[in-house]
Amino acid sequence: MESKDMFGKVGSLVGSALFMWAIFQHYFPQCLADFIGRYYRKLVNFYNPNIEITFNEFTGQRGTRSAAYKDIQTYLGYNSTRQASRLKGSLVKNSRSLVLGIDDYEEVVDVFEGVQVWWISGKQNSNRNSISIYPVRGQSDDKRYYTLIFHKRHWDLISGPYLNYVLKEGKALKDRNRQKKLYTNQEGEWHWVGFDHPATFQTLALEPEKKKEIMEDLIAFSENEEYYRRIGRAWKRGYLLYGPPGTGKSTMIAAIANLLNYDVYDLELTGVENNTELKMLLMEISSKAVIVIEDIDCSLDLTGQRKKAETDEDSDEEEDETEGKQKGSKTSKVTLSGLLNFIDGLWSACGGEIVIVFTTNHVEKLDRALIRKGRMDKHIELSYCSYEAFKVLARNYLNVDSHPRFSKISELLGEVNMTPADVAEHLTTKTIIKDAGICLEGLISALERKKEARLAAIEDKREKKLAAKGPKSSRKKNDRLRKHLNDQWLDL
Ligand SMILES: Nc1ncnc2c1ncn2[C@@H]1O[C@H](COP(=O)(O)OP(=O)(O)OP(=O)(O)O)[C@@H](O)[C@H]1O
Ligand SMILES: [Mg+2]
Repeated sequence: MESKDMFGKVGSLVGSALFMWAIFQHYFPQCLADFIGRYYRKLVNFYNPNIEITFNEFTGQRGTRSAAYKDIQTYLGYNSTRQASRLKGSLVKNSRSLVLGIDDYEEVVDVFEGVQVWWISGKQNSNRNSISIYPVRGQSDDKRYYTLIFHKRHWDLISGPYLNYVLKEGKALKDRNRQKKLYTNQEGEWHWVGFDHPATFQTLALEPEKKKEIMEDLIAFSENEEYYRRIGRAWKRGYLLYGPPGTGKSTMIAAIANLLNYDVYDLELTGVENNTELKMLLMEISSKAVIVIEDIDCSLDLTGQRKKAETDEDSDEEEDETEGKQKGSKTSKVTLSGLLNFIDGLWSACGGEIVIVFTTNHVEKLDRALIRKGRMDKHIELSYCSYEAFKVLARNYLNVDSHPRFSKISELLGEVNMTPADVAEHLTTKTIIKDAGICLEGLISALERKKEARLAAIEDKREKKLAAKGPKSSRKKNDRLRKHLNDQWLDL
């Protein structure tokens, strides 16, 4: 540690001198402070082996808030609050919790690759007309800044890798703490509410290998901007989730947003007036977003229109839109070609980090063009509850990993189809006493009833089939017998 050597001492002294200077500046009238300050600084710089870099809160003539300042503030807030004796807490916009930061005129030390640096938070009052002996806290003219101090010999390390690290960490910490948003479209505009869905991949009932594969795919996607750039592809990923109702498609979307910390844009196609409005909505989507089109087969009639678009090349957009209106929803004129353009345009119009998800109960109804690879990179089937998926639900709802009734449930789940939504319903404790055994018995009874109903339905179907085939098949049998007897008679 360098704090023990000479440089550390000099650095500390200079740091303290600057700190005292910041306090002095704070309490004295500006003109006097400026005058004394000029000579004081000259003196300090003469003996100073250090370099100082100042990051102001506001930059430019219009005083826009500096992104670097915000990232440094977040970084120091998370990493140095234990060192600082005076902290301030604030509710930052779009943040999920209270954010702690170091207070004005605090000094903290940071170490990067064994090199020690100092950060000092300062404040300058820019209102030169007012002369005040006492500090006026919270005054809007206050200009805050952070000063980074380090020894000259570490210039390359600190001005490059260290500062990049601080800014990157600060941004990442901010993202992690960011309040996610759920956007919905209404009359051509996005409206949002805070998105706080508790679903995660841990709580999602799915076979472990499938879950792992999807999570790895998503993480690889989010971490590989450079790869996408190198191969010349837009930084996006398309997912098609299909399966019966209640198998976890919407739940998985929430888990994806929570895993990647993305906002969710729930696009209601029937609420979009035409293809132009769809394009406008697209332009407003930021990066780090999951765009969701739920029940895409129901949203619009997207099955028959492509043929028309392909054969009738001369037809203009207006014609397409009319067709969309006739075949699709009553209010929307969005067409399949409009939607395809939306998806393809998405990759060029948005900054990147976009996941688009379609869900459907009827994958067979969808136009192949809509879900071809390149548009929908991954097709994921979510199906009836398997035993592995049940175990996740049992852990979520009953907090049990094993139970004597599990083997019976495993056997029954192999015989009957029950959605995770139905299984979850039976595991929801209705009484205050959370008795896993009672819930599992309830589930077993439900599965057995389902099994009996299924067997009865199969039997019923078979009988109906036989009854329908009956006279015909006996006629065939009689014909065969007659032919057989005839053959025997001929042989005789
Ligand atoms: N795989 C699952 N893992 C955990 N919970 C699930 C799962 N599937 C369903 N559930 C539970 O059932 C409820 C309904 O599930 P969800 O809305 O995700 O189904 P869906 O597949 O989107 O259905 P739909 O096709 O009707 O939209 C959820 O609130 C959740 O509690
Ligand atoms: Mg759903």
